[in-house]
Amino acid sequence: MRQTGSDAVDTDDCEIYKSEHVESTITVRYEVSIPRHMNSQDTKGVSQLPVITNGWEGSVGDRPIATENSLEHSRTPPIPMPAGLEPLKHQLAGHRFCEEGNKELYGILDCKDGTILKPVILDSRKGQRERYFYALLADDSSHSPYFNFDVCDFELLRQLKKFTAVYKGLVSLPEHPEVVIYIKMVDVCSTFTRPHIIDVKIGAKCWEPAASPEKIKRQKQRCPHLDEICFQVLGAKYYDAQTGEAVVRRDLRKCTPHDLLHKGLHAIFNILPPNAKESITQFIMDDLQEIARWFGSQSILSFHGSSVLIVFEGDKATLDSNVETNHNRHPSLLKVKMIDFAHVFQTRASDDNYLEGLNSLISYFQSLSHIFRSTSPVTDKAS
Ligand SMILES: O=P(O)(O)O[C@@H]1[C@@H](OP(=O)(O)O)[C@H](OP(=O)(O)O)[C@H](O)[C@H](OP(=O)(O)O)[C@H]1OP(=O)(O)O
Ligand SMILES: Nc1ncnc2c1ncn2[C@@H]1O[C@H](COP(=O)(O)OP(=O)(O)O)[C@@H](O)[C@H]1O
Repeated sequence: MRQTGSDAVDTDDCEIYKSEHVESTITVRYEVSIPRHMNSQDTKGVSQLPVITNGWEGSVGDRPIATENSLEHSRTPPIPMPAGLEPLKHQLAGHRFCEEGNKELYGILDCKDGTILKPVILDSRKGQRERYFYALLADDSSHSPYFNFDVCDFELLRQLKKFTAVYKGLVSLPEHPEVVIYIKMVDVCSTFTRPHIIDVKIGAKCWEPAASPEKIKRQKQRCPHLDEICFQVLGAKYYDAQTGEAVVRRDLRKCTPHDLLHKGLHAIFNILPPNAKESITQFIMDDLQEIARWFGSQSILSFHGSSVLIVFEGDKATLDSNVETNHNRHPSLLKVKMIDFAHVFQTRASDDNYLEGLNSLISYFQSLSHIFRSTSPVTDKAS
């Protein structure tokens, strides 16, 4: 066991792996840990999908505010896309398919059947934790290079599972190099007619205990008000109320607390019809509070750099028929799911960092709900 600052990092089963990460023109050298027994042959339990090459729709790019159409470009894909699969168009954060220096990076694939594939790179630690985390929740392995739980913790893990996207196993694509396998999971957005999507990374400390000083610096630069806000909106995609065009925003990470609430979140939720605004924000708070209750009850896992994906319906007809005046909740209206478990650690302490971030997010929704209540048409008429 190694101590880094106040956090314990279990490296008993790991060896240090040196890697180079090229970011724009700067090459950053850092060390990462990979399990000693893990190598490119580690494809146990991996199923294969048939593959042929087909067109690539392009990555979503890094422009802060853009419409969906303007984000697509005709860059040649660095690796072929298997038949029927394509890069996930609504991927808001994380790595996309591209080349960085002489390295190929892998993004998330859309299987077009309500499931997606998230890459795991077998000869690095990228994705390994997440792979074993999903296996843990699926009850495939409570003992793995990263997690080792006793039966007394199973109930907490079972409760956690319902907050995450349904895991469908591991998949390899014969057309992609052997070192890449994919975690197959349900696409949280697939059941929506017109999904509005927000990816919120939770916690003021969004890097893992062993993160390099360079990585911590990069993270802090990307979100200058993280210490005050304790969460960051990595991306949002919503449909403009006037034009109907999809808008993708990646500028919200940089906002001050005031602008995040009054310009960022308000702009996103203000596109909803008046009767839906309050209901949807209340339902989101209910779900976040349920997750917070779980965090309040557990001291077995800590989550670094993990997100909640908030997806709510933007289709007017679906909203009209499902938002009832008595504020009953219909399952087709919204989903709040935890995603991105690349840096989840087994621990013996409560995850105060995550809980603080989640509570802060809830308080932003409370403020938003208050704004909507005080500016609702009834109040306007009265004033
Ligand atoms: O911090 P970086 O540059 O190393 O890259 C981040 C990735 O870290 P890693 O490659 O594991 O070291 C990081 O990957 P993990 O979640 O750590 O697997 C994310 O992809 C992150 O994107 P975002 O903050 O979710 O939009 C990535 O940030 P972006 O480069 O996409 O902003
Ligand atoms: N289960 C899911 N359903 C729908 N979209 C998802 C799901 N998981 C991830 N995404 C999309 O992919 C993006 C990146 O996912 P994430 O797991 O955070 O990857 P990374 O580890 O590369 O940051 C999210 O912002 C979201 O848009």
